[in-house]
Amino acid sequence: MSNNRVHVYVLSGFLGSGKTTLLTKAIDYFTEAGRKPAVIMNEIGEVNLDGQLIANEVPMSELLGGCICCSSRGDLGTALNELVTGEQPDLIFVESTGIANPMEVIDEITDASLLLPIELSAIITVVDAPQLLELNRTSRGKTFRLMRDQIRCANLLLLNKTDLLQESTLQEVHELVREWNPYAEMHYTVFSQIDIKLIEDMHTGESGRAVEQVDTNDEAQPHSHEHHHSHNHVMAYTHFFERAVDSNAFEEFVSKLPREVYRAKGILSFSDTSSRFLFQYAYREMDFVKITPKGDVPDVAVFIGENFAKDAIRAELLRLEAMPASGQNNEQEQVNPQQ
Ligand SMILES: Nc1nc2c(ncn2[C@@H]2O[C@H](COP(=O)(O)OP(=O)(O)OP(=O)(O)O)[C@@H](O)[C@H]2O)c(=O)[nH]1
Repeated sequence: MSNNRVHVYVLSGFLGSGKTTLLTKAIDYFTEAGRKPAVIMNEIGEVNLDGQLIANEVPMSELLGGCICCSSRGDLGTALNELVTGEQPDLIFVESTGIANPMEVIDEITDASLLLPIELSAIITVVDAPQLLELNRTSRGKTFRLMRDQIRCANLLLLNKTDLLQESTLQEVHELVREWNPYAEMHYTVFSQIDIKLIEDMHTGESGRAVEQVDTNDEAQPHSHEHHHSHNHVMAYTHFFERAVDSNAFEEFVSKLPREVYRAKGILSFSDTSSRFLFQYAYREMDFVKITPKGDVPDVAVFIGENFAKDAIRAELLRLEAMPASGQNNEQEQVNPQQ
């Protein structure tokens, strides 16, 4: 199933860091390779100027006049839905505004992935290296903290505009970024120039795939462009259920999720209820609400967290699926977690 899913890549990074510069290169690469990319552009202003740089034949959706993370929830999901159903792209780039909090964007995309054949494949943050350096040395204010959050979320980092930096200052930027994010693959770039194959290879949320975890702390040095690790910092694991699981066993599983998993959601059928449920889990609280999804929606759950063992989550869910059904229909159709 996952092979048919549209890969979604988030482009994050502060205003003017080089996101659109990267996007145009990525679009050229995928188009030349015979793939069909699509773009969702989010602009704070009412006009999409960056969109002018994208070729006409590339399907594009514009979310203007506000930031994805603070505008009404659901806009990004609607845009994804329209692109996926109307254009059938192979991959979608979501370029968030420079002031977006990536966690909110990640949350919306994973919400949408419950209902659409998409998967969040990578969070790519383009860092304006000279600006970060200056903010670190002067005012460590709001912009500095936002840049830190954008860096923390990434699984691919471009330290861009290094042509404007003294050689001797690279190490200072490197150490700062590594302190916030020891896991992501990191590259020094000028005009966001990287091998786009790196992006193509990043399918962090791939369903059912157990991914090796590597701490790149010791290995990444300035000017080392060649190390290719797996990128398991902020990540999502999507599980498609082949069989309904027992509701009590599932609740118990959720209550024992590792601390590193801080968000989960899903649409589930249980072997002991006839209704389907929307399941939510955040800050160690879980909630189940009866739903009747529109259209043909599979039983699916997404787990989001930092550097957690996807293979352990997968193994446990497969174990629940293999358990014999209790055979007892829960008359009240209630799933009451933590009671
Ligand atoms: N000197 C230098 N300029 C760069 C580099 N990368 C991008 N730029 C320039 O920086 C400006 C902003 O680049 P964009 O790619 O539009 O940045 P962005 O992140 O998309 O900007 P917003 O959409 O405003 O958030 C452009 O004028 C680029 O040509 C770089 O490595 N070095």
